Amino acid sequence: MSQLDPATIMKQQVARAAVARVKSGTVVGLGSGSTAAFAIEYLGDRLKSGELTDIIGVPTSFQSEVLAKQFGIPLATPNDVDRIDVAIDGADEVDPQKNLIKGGGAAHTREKIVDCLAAEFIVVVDASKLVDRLGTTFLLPVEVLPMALEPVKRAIVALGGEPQLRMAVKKAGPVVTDQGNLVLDVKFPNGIDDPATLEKALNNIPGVLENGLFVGTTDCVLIGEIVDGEPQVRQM
Ligand SMILES: O=C(CO)[C@H](O)[C@H](O)COP(=O)(O)O
Repeated sequence: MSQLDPATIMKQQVARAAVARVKSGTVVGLGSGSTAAFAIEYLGDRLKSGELTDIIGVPTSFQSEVLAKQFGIPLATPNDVDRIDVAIDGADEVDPQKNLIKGGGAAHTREKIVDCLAAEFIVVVDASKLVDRLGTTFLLPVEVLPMALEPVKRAIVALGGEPQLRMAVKKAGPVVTDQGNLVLDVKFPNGIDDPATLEKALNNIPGVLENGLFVGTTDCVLIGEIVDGEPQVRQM
């Protein structure tokens, strides 16, 4: 009997299913977060065993870069490659249209660059991430340049949001992103009505670098769940 908790088992199953779709000779976007971390590990395993050859990984964060190096995946930046064939990444919320909230790991800016460049963007989640309406279980992350923090907060309030500065754990002060910026986690009291309009409106505020709404970018969602005590993966 496995010692792992069901959430970890689901993450592993879904990461394995996504990595099974990767083909030799491709450029792979490497997502961030705990589910994507399993995908990076399994991609490294397939490379090491010789089952896959000629893979280049494009990391979406310092976390995924470190993991990819640890698991022997050759790396490049978006500037080094002429295409990304497939990206595998997690999400914090997924709606029925496959729109996402991402940025629980404060990596959404680089994630959006890499995931949007990919010819195929595969999202890997467990069933707890599925929602009818975005913004109902998770606050929307917005990356902000530090010198614009207060004006950006006021502009977000004018859009109906309630921003709070993300604070670090095991470090005094706020979370600082891989780009040296801050993160506002924004509550929309009734959830998000129109993700496409809000995504653009937030990014139009001077001082906002990127927000965690991913609208119309997902090709496929792989969902890990436990059915009758058995871990399963289904596709949306
Ligand atoms: O967007 C992300 C990081 O910025 C992650 O993909 C998202 O937070 C999901 O993480 P996990 O798989 O650990 O639940």
